[in-house]
Amino acid sequence: MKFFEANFDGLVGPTHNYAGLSIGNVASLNNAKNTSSPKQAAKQGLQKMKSLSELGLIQGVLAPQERPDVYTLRRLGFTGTDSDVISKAAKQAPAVLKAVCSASSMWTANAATISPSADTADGKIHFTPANLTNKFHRSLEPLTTGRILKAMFSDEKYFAHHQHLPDNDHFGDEGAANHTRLCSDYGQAGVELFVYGRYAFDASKPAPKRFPARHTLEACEAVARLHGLSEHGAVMMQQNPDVIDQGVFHNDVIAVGNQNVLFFHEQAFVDTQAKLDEIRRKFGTAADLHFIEVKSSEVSVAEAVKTYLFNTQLVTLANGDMAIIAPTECRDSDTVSAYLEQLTGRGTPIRQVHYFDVKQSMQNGGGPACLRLRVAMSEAEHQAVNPAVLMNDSLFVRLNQWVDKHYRDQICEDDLADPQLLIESRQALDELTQILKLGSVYQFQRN
Ligand SMILES: NCCC[C@H](NC(=O)CCC(=O)O)C(=O)O
Repeated sequence: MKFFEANFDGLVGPTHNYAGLSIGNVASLNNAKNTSSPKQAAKQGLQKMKSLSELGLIQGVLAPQERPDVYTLRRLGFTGTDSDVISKAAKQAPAVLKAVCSASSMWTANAATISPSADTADGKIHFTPANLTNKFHRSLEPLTTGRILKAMFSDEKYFAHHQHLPDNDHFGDEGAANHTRLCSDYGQAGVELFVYGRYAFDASKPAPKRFPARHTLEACEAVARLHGLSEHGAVMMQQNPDVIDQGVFHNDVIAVGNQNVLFFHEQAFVDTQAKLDEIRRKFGTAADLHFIEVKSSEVSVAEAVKTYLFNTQLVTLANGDMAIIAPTECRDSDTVSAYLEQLTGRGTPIRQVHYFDVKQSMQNGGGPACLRLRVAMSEAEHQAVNPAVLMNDSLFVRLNQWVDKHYRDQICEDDLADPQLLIESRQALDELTQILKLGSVYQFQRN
């Protein structure tokens, strides 16, 4: 049977804005208060999806969330009509209003962790939405994420859905941004790398000092248990606390893997050599394993954070070659573009580089890899996916028209207090659930 990897990209929501919400994420803080363009952001994302499907990859769309989140504002004591709730929050707690307006669900690498059927004990694809506890604005995502994933992957014969982990920093879980799967072929059992930033129950272990470690070892272990992975099918790796302190808030800012290739910076992990040995041992000899380690002398951590060299997608094309899907920021850096140029000629499976403009997302710290959620699947599993979420020419045209109809050209901080933004957002999402045939996944559709 044929197996492949599908990518599900987050469709940027109508409230996309720069609010400086993510301490530890350099771009988010640097662009706080800048004016955003939701329309341009959504179109940049759609263009990337369309281009990847034209490269022969299976590409899907993951719907955004309802923002502003008035239900959370009500939980926090704001009362009256929806419009009253937003106006009161704007006056009394503007920072909270900004947080409940974030379109952060666009970064679907943080939506969930997914283990393909070849790795799990029951032979199903397992999904666990990430609780994203470390950032208030992101902690509002997992319930709706779970509903959307169930509406896309509904067939219980193939798909198993778990509840997100307990909502507490001890089990801080940032999903697939800290998870990579290596395998010789997508249909073969692989080795899943779970990367954590700290130990929740052992303060004597290394941890960053300046910026938060969002993801814990205990969360990684829980997800591996829930998904029924075997001992030899998983490797737990600690992220180097020093690089977290330099702005590497997720592992996908400093490492990316696909099939038999792990592309990473020499400073990415703690105990690198021992961990690479463990991966090699668990991977076995079914295929050559390529560890492509980038030295600090080749590309510094600061340059990697600035250009998102590692927040690239590493995808396998129909002819077996791998391509790097990079943001244009990599092309604009002499060091990084020269590195990538020589990399494609080095005899590793990586043979091509494709650059994409996803600047609207990059300015909030989200590159091409942040925007996608990977699901390795068989042809039969693919047939069981809700077909309305799969990208093709007509969905591309339809979604661009939908964006043109509903999205604003610009949003600045003051616009978030406008109650009309909620009305526009709900109209857009109501229509989107019909286009993507998701049913009533949003709270406003369920009241
Ligand atoms: N994987 C990339 C995630 C980027 C995301 N940025 C944000 O939420 C920024 C939002 C803002 O500042 O408006 C984060 O840090 O979790």
